[in-house]
Amino acid sequence: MTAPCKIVVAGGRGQMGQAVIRALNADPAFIHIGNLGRPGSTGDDLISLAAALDEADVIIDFTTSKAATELSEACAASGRPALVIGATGFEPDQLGRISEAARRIAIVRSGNFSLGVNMLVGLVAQAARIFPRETWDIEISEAHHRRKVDAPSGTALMLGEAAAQGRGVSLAAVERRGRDGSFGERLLGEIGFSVMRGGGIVGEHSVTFAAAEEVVTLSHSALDRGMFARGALSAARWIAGRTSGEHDMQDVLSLKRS
Ligand SMILES: NC(=O)C1=CN([C@@H]2O[C@H](COP(=O)(O)OP(=O)(O)OC[C@H]3O[C@@H](n4cnc5c(N)ncnc54)[C@H](OP(=O)(O)O)[C@@H]3O)[C@@H](O)[C@H]2O)C=CC1
Ligand SMILES: O=C(O)C1=N[C@H](C(=O)O)C[C@H](O)C1
Repeated sequence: MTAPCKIVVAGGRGQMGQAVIRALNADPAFIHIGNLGRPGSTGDDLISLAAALDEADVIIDFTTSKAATELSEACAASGRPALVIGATGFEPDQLGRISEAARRIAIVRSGNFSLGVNMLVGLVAQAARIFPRETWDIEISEAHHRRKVDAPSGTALMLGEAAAQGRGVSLAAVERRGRDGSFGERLLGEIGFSVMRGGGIVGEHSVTFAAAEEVVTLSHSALDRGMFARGALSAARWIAGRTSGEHDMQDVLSLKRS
């Protein structure tokens, strides 16, 4: 029998951190050895950063883009452990710092750990490849709970990347985030994002392909954070023991097309 995987949860007191702790306590393949909190926070659940770097097999992060980026650099500086990043809202320079860290440690980062969304990514790329850009517009919408701080969501951006990839363009070149006032006609080929926040919505995403005479919508609804948590644990099991490299859930789930 293999030894249980030792997990530290960064952001363990948050909504997702709590879901991860419930999921790993229910699975004998894992042991929860403590949480990392904000600098200065105290409590019996917390472990020091030095102890986490030394003792964990994998740190699972559901904090913020800033904290996750800094954690990746701390792990890289110590040469261990592997890191699973679920936080979202990264700026391009933060993503560059995480890629740099992944030269020294193994990282899985995904804006969404659900099987459904990661399967949807492939369908969106396929649809974007098939529907001609000249006649089909692509719009992505997302809705989340009132406490979410970043927009568009990490998932919406994953879906946007998939649509752009299907069309053979860079998302940065065609994205349109938010519309307000007299913004003019829709540009040919743009990929639009719209965002709603309210109540306790766990996560709703849809990608609409709209032509003059027909509309196709691909959508996903998250009903419970438990499935994100179990997805993060499967990423932890997959990455444990690997020494370097940057990966996503498509790698973990073997969904990448060659
Ligand atoms: N990839 C995925 O599948 C999913 C990703 N997410 C993402 O996960 C992140 C967290 O979401 P959620 O759990 O709802 O948010 P919460 O606000 O509930 O939790 C965030 C936690 O991070 C802690 N935190 C903040 N700053 C630091 C820091 N510098 N060091 C250590 N801990 C810190 C907070 O501490 P304190 O308690 O002191 O405030 C809090 O416990 C978001 O970016 C969200 O988008 C969410 C769901 C699924
Ligand atoms: O903040 C959340 O709650 C969620 N965040 C992720 C995102 O930004 O896409 C995943 C999920 O939609 C829930």
